[in-house]
Amino acid sequence: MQGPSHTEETAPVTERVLQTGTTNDPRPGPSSAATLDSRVVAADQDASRDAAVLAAGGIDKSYRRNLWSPRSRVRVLTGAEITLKQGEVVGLVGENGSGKSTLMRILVGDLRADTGTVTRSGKVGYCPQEPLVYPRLTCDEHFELFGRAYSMAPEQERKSRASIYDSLGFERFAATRADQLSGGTLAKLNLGLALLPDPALLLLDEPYAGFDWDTYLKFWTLVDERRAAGRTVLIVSHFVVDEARFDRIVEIREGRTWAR
Ligand SMILES: Nc1ncnc2c1ncn2[C@@H]1O[C@H](COP(=O)(O)OP(=O)(O)OP(=O)(O)O)[C@@H](O)[C@H]1O
Repeated sequence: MQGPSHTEETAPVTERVLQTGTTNDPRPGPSSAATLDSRVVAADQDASRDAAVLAAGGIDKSYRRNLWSPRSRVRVLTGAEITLKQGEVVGLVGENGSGKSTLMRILVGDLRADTGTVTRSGKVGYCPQEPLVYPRLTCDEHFELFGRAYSMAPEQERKSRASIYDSLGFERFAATRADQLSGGTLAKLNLGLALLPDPALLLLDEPYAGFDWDTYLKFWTLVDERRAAGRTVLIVSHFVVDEARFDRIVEIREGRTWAR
């Protein structure tokens, strides 16, 4: 299996027409063919003027309403923008269907926007809302595969994997195939794969659906550790109780992003 061409780790990448596949994430899914095949079209080596890990602006996205009337479209995002700085933990909130997953997929490069720009620097880890895994591979095999896609040295991958098993408490499932995992353990694997390369930016789309209380608390300890280490985390959340845990909150409403 071949991952997409790897985004330069330190040089910022600006995508004018957004393309997929900048995370080296080899997981399968509805968009996996695009993820594996596509490339970043335009890189702006001069973009690191501030400490933003990610900057997106003027993002418009509409979907076709149905197959029969291609001109009829639902406008989901109209001029959305977001900037994420080093060491921030930011919540992305909004009503069901407001466009949180759509924006996150655009930010990570998994979905093409109609217009707008996204500039990222450093490695990005992405945890999609629906766990995207290979049913017949074990947890260990997933980590090995993703480690290669992230160009990690085997020793570095094993160390990171051990730490993820330990933090989220699922080492006993290391040799279990993904199609035999419980929903909660699958969610841990999904999150663990995003964490594996210790990315500068972690984009998490409702990562703790299915976590038990203990794992939910471990998750927030892990996020706090990432903040302390200067890593950036963007989390789609529906829980009011989470609000105090974020440094700031961005809300999507009527297709636009609002500070809250
Ligand atoms: N592939 C698609 N084709 C057509 N419409 C889509 C597609 N994906 C999403 N939508 C529509 O776009 C809108 C935004 O969806 P999105 O999943 O981004 O919202 P969300 O805020 O993440 O929702 P939720 O809180 O329920 O997870 C919804 O009306 C949804 O039905």
